[in-house]
Amino acid sequence: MEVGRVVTVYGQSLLRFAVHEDKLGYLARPGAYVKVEASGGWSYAMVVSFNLLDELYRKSRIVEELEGYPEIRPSRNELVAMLVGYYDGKGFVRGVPELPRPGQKVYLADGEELARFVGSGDIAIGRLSQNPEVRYTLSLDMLCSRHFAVLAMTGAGKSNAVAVILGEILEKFPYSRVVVVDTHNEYVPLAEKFDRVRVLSPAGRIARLVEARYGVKPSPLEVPIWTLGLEEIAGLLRLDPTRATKQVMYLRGALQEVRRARYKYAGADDPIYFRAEELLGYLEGLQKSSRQRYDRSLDDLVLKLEMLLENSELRYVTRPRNSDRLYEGLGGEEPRRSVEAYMRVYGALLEPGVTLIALGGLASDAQVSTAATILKSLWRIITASVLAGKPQPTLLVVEEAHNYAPQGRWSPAREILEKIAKEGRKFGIGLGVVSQRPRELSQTLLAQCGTLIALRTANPRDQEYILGSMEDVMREMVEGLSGLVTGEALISGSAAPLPGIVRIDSFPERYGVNLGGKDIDWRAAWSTPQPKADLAEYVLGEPEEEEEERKTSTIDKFL
Ligand SMILES: Nc1ncnc2c1ncn2[C@@H]1O[C@H](COP(=O)(O)OP(=O)(O)OP(=O)(O)O)[C@@H](O)[C@H]1O
Repeated sequence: MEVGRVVTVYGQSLLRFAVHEDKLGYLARPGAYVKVEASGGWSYAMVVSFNLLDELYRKSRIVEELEGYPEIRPSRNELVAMLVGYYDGKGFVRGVPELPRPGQKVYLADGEELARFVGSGDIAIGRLSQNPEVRYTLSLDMLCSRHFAVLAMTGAGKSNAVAVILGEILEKFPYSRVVVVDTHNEYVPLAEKFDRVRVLSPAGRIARLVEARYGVKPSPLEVPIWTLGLEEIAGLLRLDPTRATKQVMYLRGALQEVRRARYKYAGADDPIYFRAEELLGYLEGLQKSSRQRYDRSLDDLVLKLEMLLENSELRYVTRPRNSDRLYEGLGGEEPRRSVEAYMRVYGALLEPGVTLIALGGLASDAQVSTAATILKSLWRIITASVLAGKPQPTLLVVEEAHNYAPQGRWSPAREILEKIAKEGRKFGIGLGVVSQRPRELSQTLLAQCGTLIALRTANPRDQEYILGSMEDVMREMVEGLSGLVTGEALISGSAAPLPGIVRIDSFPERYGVNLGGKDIDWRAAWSTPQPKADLAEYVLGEPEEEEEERKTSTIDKFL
């Protein structure tokens, strides 16, 4: 169907075209596709913005410009479309071999041809907003190997979009391997629907919260202190190792010592076994030695470490019973013994399926250090397996990624996330980052994400950051992000067959399971009496003996 005429071609791939008044309805929102004849085929463009001129213009001299197109009424409706690709009769290719010329006729692309272009990928994520009969799909290879970012303001549908991607992966790829850092336990309900979803949480209060809310019993997560590097332990102690403070130096020395007690060539970061008390013991010894007496930095460090050891919530780090038993059971010489235990503890996370590291309810320092340790360990294991000729392609998804890889601020997880983003492709490590604050997220990380799934984003600074750090995204597209409805996304980049405005499927409708993290229904909650809950067991940790009894399933299940 003919809808208008090209008026201007500008920028690298934008065309402005005037639209017949009666055809405007077909193109009324961004995301519609139009086409222009090109030699031997068609060039396709996606509508990205509008300029509908009113009566005042009708009366002005601009009308004269229109005289060349008698079929168009003087109330001029101009649309801007971005050229996205070319169809030569055989296949669709990105890019435009030949620019359209002003005066050329513009046609509406129909659903059938669009379905051919956007429907043959692996991951069916939703439908074109403008052509709801057309399924929109993404390429799994490109999604994982070039990484992706899901960005939007809160409540716009990020978790839903990620859950739909995970659901598709689980349904279609029986040996898929995905590890999700689930900051708010939002994805736990996936375990109700799919057998191959495992939920891991620190035992005790955090695991009980997951179980109480979702009825899913998590397996105990352990991140033994000896597998943490200097930065992760510093993160737990709230020290910033980028500043060479005395405390960081003491900590580094202590880590080296306790590791070298078992393996004399160990560095401060090597995964060589020690117990948390040994670290404290070494520092207390230093405190007592005559030279370091009355050193406030050291006293303060010892106090921080004592508090860390007393924190019952962090027993999964400081007293990891199952992994300690594993280590003890192994026997043999160091460093092999430690490395073997290390590979088993973290290798267990690489079982096929989706592994959710549910960290909701933990303090954010603990979340970040835990995620950093897990990501570094997975990096070590996966890169080693590639070098040994046995790749284990794995997708890592990080929710609230700005907490882990913030822009302009140190975090123990930032360096590893940037490393994965930059080098993961070679080793078969894909990264998906999810954030509601693009402007607070490491720009290095964002710049490495080849595919953008951007839902409603109203903040102009967030839009600027998205624009500045993503290839393949134009200002006109990003400015339109504030007008998207919940669940609607601009999808662009390497995994996208064409840039598109897509209505993402609703996960609850598709799978019959609600996700976590839903808004509280204030009206309902304040309109009826609420049942009283016994919250005592979710407020405090518990004495160690009780925890011992409570333990049913163990990490052994994963080893
Ligand atoms: N594609 C969709 N279709 C229908 N409803 C949706 C869609 N996506 C999200 N919603 C609804 O919008 C609400 C918010 O979605 P979601 O939790 O995914 O947003 P979010 O961006 O992850 O929010 P937050 O930043 O708070 O985690 C939910 O109630 C969800 O059911």
